[in-house]
Amino acid sequence: MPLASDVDIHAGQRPDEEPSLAVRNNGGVPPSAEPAPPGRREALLVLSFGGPEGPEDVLPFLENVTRGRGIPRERLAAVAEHYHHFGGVSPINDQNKALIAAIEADLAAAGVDLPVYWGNRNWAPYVEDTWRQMAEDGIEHAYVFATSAYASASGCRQYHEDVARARAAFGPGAPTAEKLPHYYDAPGFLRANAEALAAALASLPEDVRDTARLVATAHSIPVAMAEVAGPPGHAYEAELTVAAQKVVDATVPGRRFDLVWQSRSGPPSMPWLEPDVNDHLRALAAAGERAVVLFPIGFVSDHLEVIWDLDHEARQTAEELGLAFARAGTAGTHPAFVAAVRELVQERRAGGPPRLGTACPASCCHVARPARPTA
Ligand SMILES: CC1=C(CCC(=O)O)c2cc3nc(cc4[nH]c(cc5[nH]c(cc1n2)c(C)c5CCC(=O)O)c(CCC(=O)O)c4C)C(CCC(=O)O)=C3C
Ligand SMILES: [Fe+2]
Repeated sequence: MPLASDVDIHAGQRPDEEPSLAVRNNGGVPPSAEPAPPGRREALLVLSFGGPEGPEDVLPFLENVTRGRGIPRERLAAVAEHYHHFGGVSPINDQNKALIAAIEADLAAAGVDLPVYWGNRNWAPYVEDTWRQMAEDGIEHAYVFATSAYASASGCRQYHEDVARARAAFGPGAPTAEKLPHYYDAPGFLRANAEALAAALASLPEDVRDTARLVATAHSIPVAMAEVAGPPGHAYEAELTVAAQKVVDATVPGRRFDLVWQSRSGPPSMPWLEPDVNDHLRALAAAGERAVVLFPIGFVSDHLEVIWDLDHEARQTAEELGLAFARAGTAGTHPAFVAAVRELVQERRAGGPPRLGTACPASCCHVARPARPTA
């Protein structure tokens, strides 16, 4: 089966050329502003990153993720160790299964007849296989819920490319699809995060609860990737700022927060978004702060980058600095978040102008890739 990065829908393009809008949007089918045609057989596809299921999966998984991306070998070896620390098993697959079970229960309770499928970019079940399964089951159209709420090449554009690749792999007659819009501002997503932040604050010793510094985190990305995120550029940072602000407003109105970055990769020579969360903790301690609450607003589940980079590394940094530390949970399977997924589908089914993430201009989230080595 073709691996994620074996097929490049932009192959043969000059770097200054934009892919066509049709290819950018949902694998060649521009999203419609009309209501869903009655009688069309539809499904919901949960499209995610994927993760290894055992020690022998770790290296092939990392190769799928990083092929052609210029990630230094030392970084790959370090990340492999993070996975091996958990027996080579990423928590992300079980988290996606739990999310799907919760979505199925919510749809059933709401009387919405919509089968739910699961596919990944970097590990089984690969999205290409899911497409074949959907076609065999007679599905004509899929709403694609990506497990990323934000703009960026990694969190939005690559999911469009996954859809395009899967449709192309199946060939003529493949189910059509539309990716659901960015959902960083969906009330159910915000409420799940606000409740998690409140619980984390409540877990701190009483004497530091009111003064603890609130620190929102998200995956760092290359500065060049951030510059072209969303049609105006810098939409990743902008959407994260909106989401973090709304979560704080709903929990402890008026309290200040900082947005910082975690899980930096890439060669040291390439600029990525800063400051790193660990450096930020050092700066806070140096300024006399006594407690921090981290809330990973950039992620939708407590996957490896959350439990390693925050619960292990950042917690250790805080301990060394004498900072009281709490980490808020992610949206996970919070009922409000699960209901938000259904509402995103219902909004698209009703028709109306597609929002960002469903329809993206060609210039959106473009990322220059290093040239493929030629044999
Ligand atoms: C913005 C963003 C999100 C959030 C949006 C979204 O969810 O999509 C995200 C999520 C995730 N990232 C994940 C894992 C990895 N990301 C890597 C590498 C990279 N991430 C990047 C960005 C992001 N990543 C980037 C710019 C790179 C450099 C390579 C490239 O330009 O593409 C690498 C390679 C090693 C390394 O370099 O760290 C791994 C293993 C997992 C699974 C965790 C698990 O297994 O539980 C998840 C959910
Ligand atoms: Fe990543």
